[in-house]
Amino acid sequence: MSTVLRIDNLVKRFGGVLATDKACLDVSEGDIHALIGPNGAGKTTLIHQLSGALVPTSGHIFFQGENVTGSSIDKRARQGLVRSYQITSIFKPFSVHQNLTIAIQGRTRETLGMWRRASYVQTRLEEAEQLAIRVGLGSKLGQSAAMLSHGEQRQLEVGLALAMRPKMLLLDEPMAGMGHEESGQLVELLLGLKRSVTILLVEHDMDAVFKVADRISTLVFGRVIATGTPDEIRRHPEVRKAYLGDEFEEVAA
Ligand SMILES: Nc1ncnc2c1ncn2[C@@H]1O[C@H](COP(=O)(O)OP(=O)(O)OP(=O)(O)O)[C@@H](O)[C@H]1O
Repeated sequence: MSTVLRIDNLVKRFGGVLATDKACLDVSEGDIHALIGPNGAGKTTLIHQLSGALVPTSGHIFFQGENVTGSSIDKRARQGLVRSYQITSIFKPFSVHQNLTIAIQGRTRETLGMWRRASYVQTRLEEAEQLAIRVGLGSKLGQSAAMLSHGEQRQLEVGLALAMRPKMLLLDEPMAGMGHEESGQLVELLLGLKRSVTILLVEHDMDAVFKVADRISTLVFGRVIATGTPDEIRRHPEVRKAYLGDEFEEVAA
């Protein structure tokens, strides 16, 4: 499988704090690649650098072979590297359908005003409906986003990101604050996206990670200490020592 994203010796310093320490990582096309590690390991800092929100101190990021290290968030998103933002990107008073339609407009940079042909508007509305179905919100089309549960709002955020038709999605702790049932729904959603979009997933919910991930990388003190299949990571002595703990193998197997 071809490499969609390559992180090459990435370094990010915040004053005296080395948040990313010569991190190297390859993400293969179509994979759900999880990034795990203890609190403060530098996972979010890495995602920020990949989305373009933070400029690395040194090193390179290649997306589909192109050096995007200095590219803006907008440019990366147009190239297909999209981060799903949490809650803030949702227009709470608007319905699920309206939110998704607006996100599609954001991609096309066109308005749905009166001068548009009805068939064009209809196409956008139908695309929004299909997106809602894809993220498990087909029955909530007319519901205002404010009335959705926490888990459903997260599903909508994934839908908003998918409206950009990304090649690769960056998800930062999508299961945070979710109960068992809600995270189960998001797991199903992610499994449904598998192969159609490459996903880099930062997540602390190890049940979810080990259910969805094709590959897992472990970050400790800003460094990628191991990358492998879920089985390889589950048994990796350094990963168990730094993060998973010895009891994990029995729980997750
Ligand atoms: N803007 C900043 N200024 C200074 N230090 C920062 C900044 N952002 C992050 N850090 C530091 O960088 C390190 C990595 O933080 P980061 O939030 O990326 O870790 P994380 O793995 O995402 O943690 P968590 O799992 O708790 O979310 C930490 O020591 C943190 O305090």
